[in-house]
Amino acid sequence: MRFDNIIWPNAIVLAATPVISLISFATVPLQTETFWFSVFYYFFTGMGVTTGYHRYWSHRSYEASRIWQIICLAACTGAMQGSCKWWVHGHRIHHRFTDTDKDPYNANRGFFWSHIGWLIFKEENTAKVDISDLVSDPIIRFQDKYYEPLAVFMAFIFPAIVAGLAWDDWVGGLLFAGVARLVFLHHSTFCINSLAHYYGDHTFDDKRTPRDNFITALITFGEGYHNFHHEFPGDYRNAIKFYQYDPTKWLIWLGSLVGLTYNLKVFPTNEIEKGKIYMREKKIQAMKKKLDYGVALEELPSLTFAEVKSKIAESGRQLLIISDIVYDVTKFMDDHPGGKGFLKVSIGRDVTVSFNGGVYDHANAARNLMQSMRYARLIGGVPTSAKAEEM
Ligand code: HEM
Repeated sequence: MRFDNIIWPNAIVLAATPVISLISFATVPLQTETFWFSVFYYFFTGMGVTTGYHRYWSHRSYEASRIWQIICLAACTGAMQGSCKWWVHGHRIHHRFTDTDKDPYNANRGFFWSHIGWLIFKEENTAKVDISDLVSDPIIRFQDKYYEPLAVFMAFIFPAIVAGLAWDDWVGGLLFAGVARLVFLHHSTFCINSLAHYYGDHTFDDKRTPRDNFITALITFGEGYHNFHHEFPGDYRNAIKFYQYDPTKWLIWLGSLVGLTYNLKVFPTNEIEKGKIYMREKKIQAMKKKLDYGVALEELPSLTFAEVKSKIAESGRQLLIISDIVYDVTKFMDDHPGGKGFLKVSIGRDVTVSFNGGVYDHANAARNLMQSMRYARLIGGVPTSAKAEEM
């Protein structure tokens, strides 16, 4: 282990906060008010990140009033995940270079790296993305400039003040709503970079690692429908159906009802459905590969009608013709559900009409089955006398 490539401030916060939390749970009584406030503050700061840092500033998936932006920024600061400028820069790089060496949280480097390793170990990343929209915003510049003291205040001091003033639990506010809440929140957010790239379905595309998973969505305020998100990052939703668990989407939508958010962007349903169909088709192709569909039409040898006749005479093969394809039914004679007789009289003849309704209009099962009996392609046609219509 090399110590010179460790980002010590991150390492210390990420190691110390769980230890302090464990000691707190073991030694400090958790008051009911403090517990519920911690849960509230967990959601407030967590959803600040998902609605603010992520869906608003990183992807501009909706527009928001200044008051909404300020509340989100305050919440994000309490999540202690770096300044908005830093977070969005990394996130835009992640989307542009997903799964490559330039992706800061590259999931292909393993679960640990994408979850927390990238925060602890220094690594040079020369990838560039445009964040001029953030740099030109005074509130973003302010938060970036004074990030450290603001983060300490919003993450620890503010919850202590609330719990202290409201129900006289200064220590509980600091330790539970501050420190312990932060530990849960950190790992919940980190799961978006790790878990959401490992477990779940490739609903819309399997080119890259992001996946859709309900459990991950539960842990991450709805960000677990991550395959959708990477395909359609400009959509304010991560889960398309209104009832699918995505509280971030619900919050943004609620904000739009009172004018705090507006111009909520959604990707055209037609295009989303195309993604789903693309993946279903891929799955079907994979299933088809496991089945015997016989020799592909273009790989079949060509035979004239006379050659078909001599093959039958010389080799004893039981060949018949349907729609200019020669089928070898030798092994099928005894198993034909329509009886051996019908096949016997069909040998050496074009039975296209009989097969398609002249005698019996075969179901799909027969049409599938006959693919594995393909023998040759007929060239030059069939003499009228060799065509059977009704038997
Ligand atoms: C490669 C050629 C053929 C294959 C693979 C095949 C396969 C089948 C299969 C799987 C069925 C069951 C029902 C269905 O799938 O529709 C069936 C039924 C039948 N087949 Fe064929 N068949 C072939 C050619 C023929 C020909 C050339 C005739 C007549 C000249 C014929 C006459 C019938 C009849 C009458 C039935 C209906 C049996 C009944 O349910 O009463 N088949 N065939």
